[in-house]
Amino acid sequence: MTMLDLAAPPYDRAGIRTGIVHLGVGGFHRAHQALAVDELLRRGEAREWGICGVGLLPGDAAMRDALRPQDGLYTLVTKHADGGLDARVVGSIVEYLFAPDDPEAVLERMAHPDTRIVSLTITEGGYNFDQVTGAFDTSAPDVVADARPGAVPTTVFGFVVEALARRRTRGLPPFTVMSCDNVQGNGEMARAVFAAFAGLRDPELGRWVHDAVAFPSSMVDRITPVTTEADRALVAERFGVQDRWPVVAEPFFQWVLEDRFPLGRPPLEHAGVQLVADVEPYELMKLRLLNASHQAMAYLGRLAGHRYAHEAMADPDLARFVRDFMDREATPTLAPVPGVDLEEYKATLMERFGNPEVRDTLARLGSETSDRIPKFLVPLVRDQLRTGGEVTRSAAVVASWARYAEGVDEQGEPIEVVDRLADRLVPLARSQRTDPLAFLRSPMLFGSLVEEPRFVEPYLDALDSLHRVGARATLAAL
Ligand SMILES: NC(=O)c1ccc[n+]([C@@H]2O[C@H](COP(=O)([O-])OP(=O)(O)OC[C@H]3O[C@@H](n4cnc5c(N)ncnc54)[C@H](O)[C@@H]3O)[C@@H](O)[C@H]2O)c1
Ligand SMILES: O=P(O)(O)OC[C@@H](O)[C@@H](O)[C@H](O)[C@H](O)CO
Repeated sequence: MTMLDLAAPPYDRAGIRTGIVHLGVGGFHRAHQALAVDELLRRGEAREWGICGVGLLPGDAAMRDALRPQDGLYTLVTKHADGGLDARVVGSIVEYLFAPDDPEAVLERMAHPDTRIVSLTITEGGYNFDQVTGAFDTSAPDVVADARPGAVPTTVFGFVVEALARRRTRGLPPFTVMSCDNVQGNGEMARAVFAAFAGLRDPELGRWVHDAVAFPSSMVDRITPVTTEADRALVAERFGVQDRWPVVAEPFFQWVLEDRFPLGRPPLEHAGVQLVADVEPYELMKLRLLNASHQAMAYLGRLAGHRYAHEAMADPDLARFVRDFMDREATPTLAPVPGVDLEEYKATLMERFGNPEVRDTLARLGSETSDRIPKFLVPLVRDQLRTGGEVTRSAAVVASWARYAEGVDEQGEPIEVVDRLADRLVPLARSQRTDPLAFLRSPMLFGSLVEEPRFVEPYLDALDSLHRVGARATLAAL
């Protein structure tokens, strides 16, 4: 095996100013936004747009311990379907702060005049909204604690709003809040939840956050699996780099961003980002064709005995099922997307899902489902029900989640149900052998879907089939 040459970033990192504070530095941010800024830095641009990464949760101590000794540098490996590899050392994260160590440092970094954008990848669950009503959940205990006068923040809401309040008191304009999470209308969602939280502190502050802060929406896309020990070993063997936490990703990169940045932004268009006036058609296309298809393969794939996305896509029945889901249930709900041929887009998606090198796990795709199916799939089902369109496959996907949530596979092996609602969902799923609608009745996930006969019938059929004959036979018949 040849050792490939991996150069450090070819720019002087000294003197790069921090213009972006990013909350939630995980795999995706490091494969996507940090790459775009690195690209600009390599072009000699954006030297006032360095990134200060921030971890808010206790679990982010691991990222602190990985990035700090590496001075924020890390290896990004791109894995091509033919086995080819590209790698680069990314240098755009010039600082990393771990909020539980020093909340004040995080607040002051966000309140600093140089900070003009605060960006987020805090997962869908991070927005703390009710899945059915969409309203901010004001009863969450950490939110209640952060809203108390003088509270030292622990939540994203406490940090962002306190930093905005400090800027306001100091006569500084508010930074732009840029959500890069897979949430439909992520900018408007961010506006709603941050303004709602600010309103708990002070109604006038809530109105100001709502009216004065810019929250551009974005569609972000790059499949970024969880880094494994094998990835660390690969980086050491192929590139001779002992990286505590490299990141791997597929070659595909897309970022469509609403151009609303009152304090300016990096020239992201020079790094392949599409700046547009309205992101919504792109978002809907991506969430309903890509993310909902991930849901379509995750549970059925795992129940059929697969562990990886590419294995699931090599299963002809499952590949056909996913493609039919896209064509017959997702596509009819989409408006034309400027500059995009949906047939080509779907064909590319099937290829991306099948990339055997990326090794994205069905376990990743099947985690935190209560934040995903209600947002990626249920709205699509509602659109199809409204227009008389097909919902058979969507119903089978929801039924496969219900079956998966029983926590035991078809061979009697345990399935780890990773979901913030697992304590409630697993018992409900287990009760469905005698009460088949138990899971679908969860109002916090499905609203009134259980009252829609056109959905309930195929749901019950699929669930019954999964119980009686299993996922493989169910897929073959779908
Ligand atoms: N991985 C991908 O393929 C991908 C692609 C496109 C978009 N995204 C978006 O990025 C998000 C993160 O993905 P990732 O792969 O980086 O995951 P990750 O697990 O590697 O990182 C998630 C980060 O979010 C933080 N976080 C989670 N919940 C939080 C909360 N309640 N408050 C504050 N911080 C919180 C974690 O501490 C961590 O730093 C996804 O949920 C999705 O919305 C991911
Ligand atoms: O990251 P999530 O939770 O929004 O959804 C899981 C995957 O569908 C998602 O991470 C995709 O890989 C990603 O959205 C591709 O751009």
